[in-house]
Amino acid sequence: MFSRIVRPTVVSARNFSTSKQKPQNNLHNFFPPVKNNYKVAVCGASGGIGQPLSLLLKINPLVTELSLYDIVHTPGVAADLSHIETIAKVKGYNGPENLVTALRNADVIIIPAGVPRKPGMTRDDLFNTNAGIVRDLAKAAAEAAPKALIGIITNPVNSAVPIACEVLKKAGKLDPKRVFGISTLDIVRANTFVAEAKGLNPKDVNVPVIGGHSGVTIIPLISRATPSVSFPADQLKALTTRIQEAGTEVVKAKAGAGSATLSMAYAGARFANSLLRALNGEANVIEPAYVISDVTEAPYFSTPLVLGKNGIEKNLGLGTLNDFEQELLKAAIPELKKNIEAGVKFANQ
Ligand SMILES: NC(=O)c1ccc[n+]([C@@H]2O[C@H](COP(=O)([O-])OP(=O)(O)OC[C@H]3O[C@@H](n4cnc5c(N)ncnc54)[C@H](O)[C@@H]3O)[C@@H](O)[C@H]2O)c1
Ligand SMILES: O=C(O)C[C@H](O)C(=O)O
Repeated sequence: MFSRIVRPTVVSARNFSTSKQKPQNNLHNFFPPVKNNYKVAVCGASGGIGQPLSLLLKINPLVTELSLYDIVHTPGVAADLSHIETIAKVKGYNGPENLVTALRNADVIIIPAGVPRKPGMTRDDLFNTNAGIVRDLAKAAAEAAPKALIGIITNPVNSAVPIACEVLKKAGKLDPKRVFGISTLDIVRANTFVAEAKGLNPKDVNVPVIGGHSGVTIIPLISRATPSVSFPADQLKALTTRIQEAGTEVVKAKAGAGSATLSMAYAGARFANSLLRALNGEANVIEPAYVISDVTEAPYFSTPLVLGKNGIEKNLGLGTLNDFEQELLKAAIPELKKNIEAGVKFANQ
């Protein structure tokens, strides 16, 4: 999966036949050599997203310590992953009494903890259960790893990120450059659907998606896709709606067994890898994410960000939107503001 992000090191059969070294069949050859190493913590590591995400992080060579936290099953998940022949040391931490230790000095914390949707539910219907989970994890992060880059997957993302930021603010530990709502799955989906529609290889397609992460707050900017693509108005509308409702498409198909897990694990691993590459000194790493923002009236908003060693180096802003995209933005703002207010209110009650 990382071949999209980092170029594989190609080892030819001829090299093997002339070399005294044994041919290597493991996955190490897919990654370039790395300079540095990082501790990554996953909160909710035993879940539908948490397990495949942790697997993808275990095979990321930038990760030297993988800390798996959940309220259940982490000893088993950690034992299982620890047998994989990569450098990352895996440790499992079960239950709230071990949370602070799990997060201690983490460079990156990824949070997929919390309940997923069932058919007929909106992401907002998860608020009552997941808001408290995010609040408690953010409190622990403030204590154990105040310099960590924190990526939040838990829904409703539009409210969960404000909750985490308010909790960090109350603890005197908020750095707005270090807290991210992971909206990468919307970009991954937009790339895939546009590629399918135009007969392109998805690895060559990049569609910016801005706004938030639910329904009308998801704003695909197909006019700014690379390579440049165009669609008749009815197709553009249908494609936009499909990207906005893609989560619901998966929830319906899973018929009560949860929401997107594998594609989200991919998206979470892609986002974590971008944070790690930036931490490692790579220049010009750009990922959109839902962050504290002043580019619109909504105080949190997702736009493409240049990432650096301290998190957000530069917010690239909205850029030029066409009339259709301006209308999408207009529809998104009131909903986003409502979601953000709910999060802020919860964290301060
Ligand atoms: N941002 C996105 O694009 C995106 C995509 C897919 C799913 N999600 C969201 O991710 C969340 C997780 O989805 P899932 O399918 O992995 O659910 P899941 O039920 O399979 O896993 C959730 C895990 O969280 C754990 N958990 C519960 N309370 C916890 C706590 N207090 N501390 C730590 N761990 C705790 C559970 O034990 C479980 O292992 C949901 O809220 C879902 O809506 C977001
Ligand atoms: O749709 C969901 O509930 C999960 C996630 O937000 C998604 O977009 O797949």
